[in-house]
Amino acid sequence: MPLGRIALLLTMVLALGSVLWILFAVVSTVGHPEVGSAMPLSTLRNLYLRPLTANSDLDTDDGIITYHAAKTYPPVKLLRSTEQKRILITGGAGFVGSHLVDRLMLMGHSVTVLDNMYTGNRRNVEHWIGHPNFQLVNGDVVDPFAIEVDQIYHLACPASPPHYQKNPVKTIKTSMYGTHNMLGLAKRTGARFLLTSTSEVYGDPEVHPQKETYWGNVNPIGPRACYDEGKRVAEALTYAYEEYDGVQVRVARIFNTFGPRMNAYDGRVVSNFIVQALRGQPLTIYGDGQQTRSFQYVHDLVDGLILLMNGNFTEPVNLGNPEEHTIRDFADIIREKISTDVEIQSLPPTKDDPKRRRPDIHRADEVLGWQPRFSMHQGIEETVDYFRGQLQVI
Ligand SMILES: O=c1ccn([C@@H]2O[C@H](COP(=O)(O)OP(=O)(O)O[C@H]3OC[C@@H](O)[C@H](O)[C@H]3O)[C@@H](O)[C@H]2O)c(=O)[nH]1
Repeated sequence: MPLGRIALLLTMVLALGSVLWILFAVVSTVGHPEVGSAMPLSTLRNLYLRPLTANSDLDTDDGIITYHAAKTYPPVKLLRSTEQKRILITGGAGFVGSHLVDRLMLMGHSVTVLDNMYTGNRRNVEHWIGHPNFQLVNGDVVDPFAIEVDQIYHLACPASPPHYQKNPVKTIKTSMYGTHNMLGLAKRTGARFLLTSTSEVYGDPEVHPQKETYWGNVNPIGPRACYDEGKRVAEALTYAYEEYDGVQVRVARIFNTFGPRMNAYDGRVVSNFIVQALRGQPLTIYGDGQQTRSFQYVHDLVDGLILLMNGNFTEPVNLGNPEEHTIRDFADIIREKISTDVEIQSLPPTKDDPKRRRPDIHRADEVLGWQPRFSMHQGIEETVDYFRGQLQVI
């Protein structure tokens, strides 16, 4: 056989091997040793899959729960004072924020969460409350906030479409004034600032998959504008502070993310379908279900955020899993995972719903050495475990 053919055959076998690896490999560690974020997945699972009764007596018949004050905290790394960073996480009591809190706490840093609990929940960080390295502040990013910090992860903003559309003016103010306040804080303290932007800055994209160089297709007066345009302003503010005030900035554009601690009622498709299927209710599909999304598991996102914060790259970076599915297929995947044959309920489409979305992640790979490790399937299994354990209280 000619050499060219052999080389082609070998390339095909290798490509097939890597596709199969992505589909079937089971991930058991997360993080990256070079930034100190590597740890066993089981360490994190212990934090969110703990039975409700870990620090409490739960009387299910009477619906009464008793919490005990004395608690043992998860062990954290002991860092020298010169290594320990003072880190502010806005929105740290939310879904993504609380996983970032877990990781940075376990890494040994000193973490302050600023959250107004609009969509966040104290329960998400309950296991750290009282720990000497942890502080929870119930406050709103639109108000001035003074603290001495080395790094700011700015996540605060409702992220699910029904939540951010509920009070669009509040959403815009959160992105504009909140980001402005946090950049001001970064300027005064010399802290490095990371903005969590979104794939929604690409709107209903005409370019597929979406690269960071694409400017997007956003309806500036549609129902999603409060979030999309709010985040676009937040990005513009961030780069203005970099250019004119020398603030060190990082921008992550986050694509659809799921995992334990999603709010069961925030209306996003992953939590909706899982909770509906677990309860034996029909899965609600908006429109014909042919719209696509690419879902990343939350631990991969946290890995990417920490790498981005601690790296040198300042332009926006997409963080997402390129595994793309139609929403109709996704409904079948959930039914299969939960072994249920609940029906599909077709509901009217939502206005300006993006028809296709998939991240181009070459930049993240090149500048951070980051790629998602979790298959969507492994992530879904863990998220189903989580919601199963929560059914009693949600
Ligand atoms: O019950 C449902 C919920 C949602 N959907 C559909 O599923 C798709 C995904 O919807 P989601 O609400 O989960 O998420 P969206 O992609 O619309 O928005 C998300 O995008 C990226 C993030 O940055 C944002 O925070 C998040 O809002 C949409 O097409 C939506 O119409 C259903 O078909 N049924």
